[in-house]
Amino acid sequence: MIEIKNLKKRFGDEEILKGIDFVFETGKTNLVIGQSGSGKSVLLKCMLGLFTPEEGTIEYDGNSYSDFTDEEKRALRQEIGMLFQGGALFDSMTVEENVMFPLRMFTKKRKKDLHERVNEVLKRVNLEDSAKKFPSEISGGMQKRVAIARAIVNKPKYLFCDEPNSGLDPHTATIIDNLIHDITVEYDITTVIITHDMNSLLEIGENIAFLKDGVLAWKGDKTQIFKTDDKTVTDFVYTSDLFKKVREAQNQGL
Ligand SMILES: Nc1ncnc2c1ncn2[C@@H]1O[C@H](COP(=O)(O)OP(=O)(O)OP(=O)(O)O)[C@@H](O)[C@H]1O
Repeated sequence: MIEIKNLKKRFGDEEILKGIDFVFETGKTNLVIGQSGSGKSVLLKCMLGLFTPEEGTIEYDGNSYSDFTDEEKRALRQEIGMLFQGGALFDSMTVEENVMFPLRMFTKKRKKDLHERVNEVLKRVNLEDSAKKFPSEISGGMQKRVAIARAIVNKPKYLFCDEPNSGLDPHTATIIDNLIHDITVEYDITTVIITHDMNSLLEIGENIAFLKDGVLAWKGDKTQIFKTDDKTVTDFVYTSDLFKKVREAQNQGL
């Protein structure tokens, strides 16, 4: 669980995060949504320790980040798996080498154990047959699955995903969403997903934080988001055709 209390972050005179309280739950896909510029990335960077908030706390399973020693911060960093926008794979490395990279960096495992762990995660994302291929030789969806395998290879307690579906067709995006969800449940990870994708909200919106102008404007889950009459939320989500159709169907009792 990651708990954020009264988090404030400013740049110069501009207050970007204006006192956010939220609990990212373990074993769930926690989504952060909101318009461009609402502060989603700044929030994620505060959680990663890349930005220092002026006020408030970020607690990782009850321990406040600001109280951590440098060594504890490094240890925490190893417990966080990152899934970057676009995948961020190394083009010159094979699938297997990409997935092995964080293991080599953070652990002192023997070669045999490294290969065993890499094979295990590649199997989990159904890519065991593509281990020797290069990223350019596989599809966008497969590249995302490699990035997921790399993000979980060190058995993280926390998984941060920045726009995991960007650049994918809706069908592949759904597969990726469900894979992230299933892995979150199986390994009991606290997963935080920044997304613009309304489809993801419908699929895996188990715990949603909606940011507006640096404020937590609404929180709830995918069922509640359809029922709310909160205008800030409806103005945002009903710009999506998909949401309009689902609400129309609900109104017609379908
Ligand atoms: N390093 C920085 N220095 C100054 N201002 C920043 C910095 N990083 C972000 N900002 C500002 O903070 C605000 C929120 O930005 P942020 O990137 O968090 O938005 P976002 O919700 O992630 O948007 P998007 O969906 O477009 O990625 C913006 O006004 C941005 O200009």
